[in-house]
Amino acid sequence: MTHQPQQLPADHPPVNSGNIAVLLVNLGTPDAPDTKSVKRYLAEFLSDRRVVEIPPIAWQPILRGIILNTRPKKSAHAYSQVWTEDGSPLAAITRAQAEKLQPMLGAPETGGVKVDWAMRYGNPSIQSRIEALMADGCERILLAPLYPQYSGATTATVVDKAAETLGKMRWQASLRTLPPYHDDPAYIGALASDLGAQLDALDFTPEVLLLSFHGMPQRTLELGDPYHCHCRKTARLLEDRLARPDLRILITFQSRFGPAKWLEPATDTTIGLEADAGTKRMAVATPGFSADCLETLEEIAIQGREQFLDAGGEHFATLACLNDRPEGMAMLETIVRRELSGWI
Ligand SMILES: C=CC1=C(C)c2cc3[nH]c(cc4nc(cc5[nH]c(cc1n2)c(C)c5CCC(=O)O)C(CCC(=O)O)=C4C)c(C)c3C=C
Ligand SMILES: [Fe+2]
Ligand SMILES: [Fe+2]
Repeated sequence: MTHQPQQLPADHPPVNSGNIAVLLVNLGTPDAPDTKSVKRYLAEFLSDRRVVEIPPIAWQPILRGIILNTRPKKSAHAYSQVWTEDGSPLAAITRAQAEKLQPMLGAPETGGVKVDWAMRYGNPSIQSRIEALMADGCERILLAPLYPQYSGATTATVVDKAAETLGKMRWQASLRTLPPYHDDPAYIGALASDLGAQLDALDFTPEVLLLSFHGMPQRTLELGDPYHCHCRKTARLLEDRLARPDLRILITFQSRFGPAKWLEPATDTTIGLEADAGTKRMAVATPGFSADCLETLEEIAIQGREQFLDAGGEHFATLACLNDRPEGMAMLETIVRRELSGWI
């Protein structure tokens, strides 16, 4: 799919809506970094049939009998290492993105679009925010799953949840959904300039840059999920735009879960192989995550670093996600305005 730049000009007046809302949605996170909260969150997340595609009759006993009795304690420890005074980084950054996007789209009181945020699992839930927006008079909602690369386990399940909420209503709001933006020039451009600036600010020159995307079971690719292809296309376009011929750029997949075969090459395996082959200076970017979270701040920045340095590496840097920094916000404004232009 090609994208024509169609965004409204930067000096466009606040969109005259009154009744339009944008709901930013990301994956979700526990309410607190303790075993009980993580257990509640993982029970909801891992019971989603879009996420674990094993029939419930076979999966639920494994989930309830084994996983929810072991993983929450380990994961709670990992969360406690990245928790901030504003709570989970993923929720805090998604909230900041919504708060910064609001004035960019105009104040709702003066006819601008209302911006809100939700989490697919945990709080604030999609249902609670859709209900609140509608109670506030919003009749049209642009649902924006903040996943650049589409997958059934992320983008589709956000849309399912919103549809489930509307499914209980007699008088529904109208819904649009933000398409995946893995190859959008606004996204690739924002990443290239932001990552380029982060690379230039390092106190060492990396030999290799890993573009580490969240993994998925290999079977989802075979069943037709475009996620793997979207990640590869992002990586190819980003490599072109970064234009750093002296930097070796590799695509990898992180966060393997369970015994099934996942997309390869795995990030941790690649870190080990690179160190064994004598690479001393490595940087890792995570372009598939719109916000820093457990998977970037703990798995890469803590575990990945330790693995690389223990195996003989000398310099390791984790580059930040776009988060709520100016490049990321300008990108979000562009892709959201383009969708809103169908309504205004
Ligand atoms: C960015 C896209 C993501 C895809 C694709 C994805 C697939 C996927 N994830 C799991 C299992 C877990 N993921 C966990 C955390 C997590 N996953 C994503 C994003 C994607 N997941 C994010 C942003 C986060 C971080 C959440 C946070 O609170 O910071 C976890 C929980 C943590 C843990 O216990 O390790 C699990 C479990 C599967 C099975 C899957 C694909 C089918
Ligand atoms: Fe995940
Ligand atoms: Fe992880």
